[in-house]
Amino acid sequence: MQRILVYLIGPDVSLGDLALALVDIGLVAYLVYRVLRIIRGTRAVAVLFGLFLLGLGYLGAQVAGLETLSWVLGHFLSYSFIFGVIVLFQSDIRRALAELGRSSRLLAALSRDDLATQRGAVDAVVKAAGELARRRHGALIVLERSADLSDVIDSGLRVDAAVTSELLLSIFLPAGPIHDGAAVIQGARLAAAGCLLPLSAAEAPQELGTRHRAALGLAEEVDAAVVVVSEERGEVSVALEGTLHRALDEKALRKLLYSLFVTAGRGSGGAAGRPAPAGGPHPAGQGAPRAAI
Ligand SMILES: Nc1ncnc2c1ncn2[C@@H]1O[C@H](COP(=O)(O)OP(=O)(O)OP(=O)(O)O)[C@@H](O)[C@H]1O
Repeated sequence: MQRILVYLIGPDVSLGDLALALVDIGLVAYLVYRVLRIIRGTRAVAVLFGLFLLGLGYLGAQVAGLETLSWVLGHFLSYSFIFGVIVLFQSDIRRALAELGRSSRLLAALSRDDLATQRGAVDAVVKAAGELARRRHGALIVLERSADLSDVIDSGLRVDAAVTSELLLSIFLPAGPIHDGAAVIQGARLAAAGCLLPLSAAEAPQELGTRHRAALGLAEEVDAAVVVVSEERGEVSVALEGTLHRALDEKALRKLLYSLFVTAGRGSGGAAGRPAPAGGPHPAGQGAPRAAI
């Protein structure tokens, strides 16, 4: 056996070196296997394959002594690696940047100038919710707060238009192609419609179906306000911080949404749209909701 090994690896290499080399190769193979398993079926495979081809081209150019081509490919390879990482982690990067933007005082100050537009968006939501309730057209309208809703937006159809009550009414026309699912508002823009929300697993009154469970589900998971219009009862509710505030009239809805999105942006800043603490006056004030679950 030893003779065969000596024949294969030469007389200068000891068995210890061979064992070390085998462990080394085994570890690298295991690492590659784990990485391939993690990225299997994702966009990363295509990105890695592209990088692999570039690497092959670079090696080929080096071996053939094509200096200019290998210089170009070498530089291209290092930049492609950076762009590859950006493509792979784009949603995480987007989330991190959004978080940074929100926490920046300068941006917060600038965004205060947008209060008038924000108030216009809230007024449009209130008007549309009242009209939808009168018509008994079911609706789900998500208003983004501190949590980034990119994932929810990605599940629907991008709209990116100014929020108007007319636009909301047409989205939730029962015969319309995107009346199912939720419309998502970011600032004063309607970002998307027909979006999927996570369903709440919490116990809820029997008369509440999946529309209300979806509103609660999102409000349980992230910081967002979800306006729900019931098709069956013509009732308007708001899901916020895991609680469903039911049967809001137009005045109560406006007061609640203003406390979250309009007055919260003025001066104090720190309020950041926090609703009144439990036990204190409800943000909906005297027109307070009849029930909350
Ligand atoms: N996960 C979800 N994400 C977004 N929208 C959803 C989701 N699940 C259901 N919906 C919406 O809710 C509608 C079904 O509402 P359903 O009648 O079951 O609920 P409900 O709470 O009883 O509401 P309503 O009082 O309006 O009848 C669907 O057609 C769809 O538009």
